[in-house]
Amino acid sequence: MLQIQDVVKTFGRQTAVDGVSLDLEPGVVGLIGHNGAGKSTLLQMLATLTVPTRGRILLDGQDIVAKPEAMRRRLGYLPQDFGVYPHLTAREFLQYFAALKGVGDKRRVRQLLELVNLHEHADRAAAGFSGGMRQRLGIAQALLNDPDVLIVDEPTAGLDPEERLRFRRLLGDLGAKRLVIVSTHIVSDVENMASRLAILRQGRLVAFETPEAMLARAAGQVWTSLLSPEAYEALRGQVRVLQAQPQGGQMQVRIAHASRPCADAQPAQPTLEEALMAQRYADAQVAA
Ligand SMILES: Nc1ncnc2c1ncn2[C@@H]1O[C@H](COP(=O)(O)OP(=O)(O)OP(=O)(O)O)[C@@H](O)[C@H]1O
Repeated sequence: MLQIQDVVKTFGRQTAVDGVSLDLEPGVVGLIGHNGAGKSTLLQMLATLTVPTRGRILLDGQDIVAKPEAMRRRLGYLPQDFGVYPHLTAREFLQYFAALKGVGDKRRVRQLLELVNLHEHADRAAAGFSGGMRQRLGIAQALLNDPDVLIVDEPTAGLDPEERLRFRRLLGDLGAKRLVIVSTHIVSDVENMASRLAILRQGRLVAFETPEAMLARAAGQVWTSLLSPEAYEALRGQVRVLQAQPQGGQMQVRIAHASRPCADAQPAQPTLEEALMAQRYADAQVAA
């Protein structure tokens, strides 16, 4: 469906995206990376808001750099800095964007308000909305044209845990029949909904795989142990400590290491977040 072929984006001497290639099919793709990894720049190129310095982006075989309208009419985009108009109600806001986007079907606004669970607040001004409500209004706006490609940039920033959960569920549902690309630096945001994870580091794609494959690769690299404070101090400089919790005068730790880090360490089932950290640690060891 969407092919990204050796895409590079530079700003002066800064390379924001460095030769990324990805072949994306419908479903939810999690684009994961630290701040500055190049996520927003890549998404903006997919959304035809900026052009690659090099490389090609094809949607069903059509070059969207040469023909941005091929993407634009099939795209829904929720940018990182999405803002609502505070004086408009949720309904007015969607009606306004429906008019701008040429969406004539009057029922669409009502359907979307229901889909994102804002129908009971439809006639309230957005100024009083919580962060989660604003984001759901943003998704409704992005869905007005029933897009095949939905791009959402860091959608859960600033949301409370319950709103986060609700928002994730909504995105997961939306991925059932379209390509949804969600960028985040929080792995748990996409853990249970993404069928593929694309990991960006300093503009480069370092992995593109299923969460299961990522977990399988980390098997045997995460360990747990209960250490005395002295043993903990001695060990912490030599291994990657993922978690340390004081417990009755001792330290309960989780550690990433390619082999058993100390005599009584037990292998642990890694979380996805830990799998990523273990991988980063292993890569750094190889590079050193
Ligand atoms: N318009 C620009 N001009 C110059 N440098 C830029 C521009 N846009 C992005 N960059 C740089 O490109 C790199 C990637 O930025 P980008 O915003 O794509 O990362 P990100 O992974 O989305 O991070 P964040 O989550 O903080 O937005 C950063 O070093 C950033 O400073």
